[in-house]
Amino acid sequence: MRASLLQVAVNEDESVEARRLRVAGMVRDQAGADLVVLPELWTTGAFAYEAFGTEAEPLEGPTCEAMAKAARDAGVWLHAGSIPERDPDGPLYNTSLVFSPSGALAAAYRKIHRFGFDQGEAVLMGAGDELVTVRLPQTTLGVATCYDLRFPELFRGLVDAGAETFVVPAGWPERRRSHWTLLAQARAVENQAFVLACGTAGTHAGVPQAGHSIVVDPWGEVLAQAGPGEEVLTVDFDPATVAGTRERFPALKDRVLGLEPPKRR
Ligand SMILES: NC(=O)CCC(=O)C(=O)O
Repeated sequence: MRASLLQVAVNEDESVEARRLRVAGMVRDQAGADLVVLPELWTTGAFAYEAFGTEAEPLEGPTCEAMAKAARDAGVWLHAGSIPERDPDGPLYNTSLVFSPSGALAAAYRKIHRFGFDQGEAVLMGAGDELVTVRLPQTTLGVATCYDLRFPELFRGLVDAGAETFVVPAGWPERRRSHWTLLAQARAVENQAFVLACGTAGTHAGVPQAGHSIVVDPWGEVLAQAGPGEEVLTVDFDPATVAGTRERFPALKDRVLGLEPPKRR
């Protein structure tokens, strides 16, 4: 299976419209890949809080339309990263979109863990409450977004739902780059799954982005990692490795669920 992670540069000197057009072209250039992955909130930038409201769009909006067409033109599965979604009956959401090679919207995932503590995304957007998996011919994807990477229980939930390959679009800052690599490897090892984590490059809202998108195998080995700038990271991997690893080293079968809290003495 061939995956291409498009580590898009998000800088303020490019308009959202221009970037949308440019990224659609980048997706089209990936014809021949099985899966193409984009980062989190690449239209606005994950830290451009003031743009969330102005650029938010419904699931039938201009980004979805452009990405559906790009997926169809390239004939690829496209995890189109996330957009600020405007729900007509609710708050904004940080919503990831997956398109099939025919351009149909196969899945939408509203980010569950919002970043920012008491500011930014955490106050401007609503929280999703549903895990999402997507069945591809080669593997089952489990989707998560950026800050979700810090919450192992979400990934266990995805494993229980059948996920073998995690796809994690992100807008991860350079300041915490070491956490990014470490967490991607940790989620792969503990769940014996592939991790495809695609971040942004560039600087927006004064926050330099980490880049360094990464693909990790179920043994925790880094199969490929990007540098800091805009880059297409292409990797060939065998999804059957997941079943093989889980069979040969069956740690997931030794899980003990429902542990009691410590008793007070
Ligand atoms: N966009 C995000 O979710 C940023 C997450 C982050 O910076 C971190 O977890 O650290």
